[in-house]
Amino acid sequence: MTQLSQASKDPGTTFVGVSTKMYLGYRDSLRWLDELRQQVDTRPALAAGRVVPFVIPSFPMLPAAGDIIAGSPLVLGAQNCGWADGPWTGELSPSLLAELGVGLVEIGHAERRRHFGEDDAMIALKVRAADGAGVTPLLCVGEESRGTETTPSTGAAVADSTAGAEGAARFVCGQIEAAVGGDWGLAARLVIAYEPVWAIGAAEPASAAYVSAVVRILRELLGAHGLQGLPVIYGGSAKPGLLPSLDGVSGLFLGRFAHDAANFGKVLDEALSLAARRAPDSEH
Ligand SMILES: O=C(CO)COP(=O)(O)O
Repeated sequence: MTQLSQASKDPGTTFVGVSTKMYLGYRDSLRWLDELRQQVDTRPALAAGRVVPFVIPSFPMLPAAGDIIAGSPLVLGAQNCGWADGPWTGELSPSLLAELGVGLVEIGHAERRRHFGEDDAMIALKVRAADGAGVTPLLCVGEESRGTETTPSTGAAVADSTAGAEGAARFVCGQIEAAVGGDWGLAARLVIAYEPVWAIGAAEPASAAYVSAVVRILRELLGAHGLQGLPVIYGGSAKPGLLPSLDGVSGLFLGRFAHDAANFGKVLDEALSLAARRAPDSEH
């Protein structure tokens, strides 16, 4: 079992991760990975395992990244995978990723759904293949556009920062159900990245009230399957300052704003102080 799947069994775990998508070249990735490792090494409290940091570089970086982060709490991730070994030119099998020490793999990121035609059927095959290879699926879900509820009398947009949260939560729950083909036992082994599509690549993340409301309703829906404690992290223009304002969310999935490794360190500090507040007795 990977470090990540052990940690993700504990509903109190906070995840702080970052994907570089395709922003960084090889040399810049190496430099940045060194900086990220320093951010982790200077925070020995991470050894307690209540905050799990992970890093998801481009595929060609994986072997070098594995060397750079070896012996640190950082978990290595991959941005995508295929669903089988064999005649699949250009794909990467989860079993190969597992050999490289990959502990989790993004599946169904909004950019893959939008630009590469990934549909629910493909995503379901990938989820099952990754799980079968012992690599935790980091299932990416999120609504395309923010729902605008209107008042019945005037038709005016409701000035409520949580408007549309229920529709988003129901949509996301449907994406999760499709990704596991209705197998909620499989769903129990996932980490969910809730990334509203409209908040990815933006100047600011979705509001804390909105994210907290979506995740709260999602947990209620998942509770019907005994999965209210499933790790659900938020992504979409996430940055320092956001995590402490969220309620019931299991961590952050950072993008551009962690290209400055110091920002990753700041979010780790926020996660560590939240964890310390939750479990003050065991913080030694
Ligand atoms: O998609 C994301 C992480 O996978 C979020 O990226 P940004 O933080 O750059 O919007």
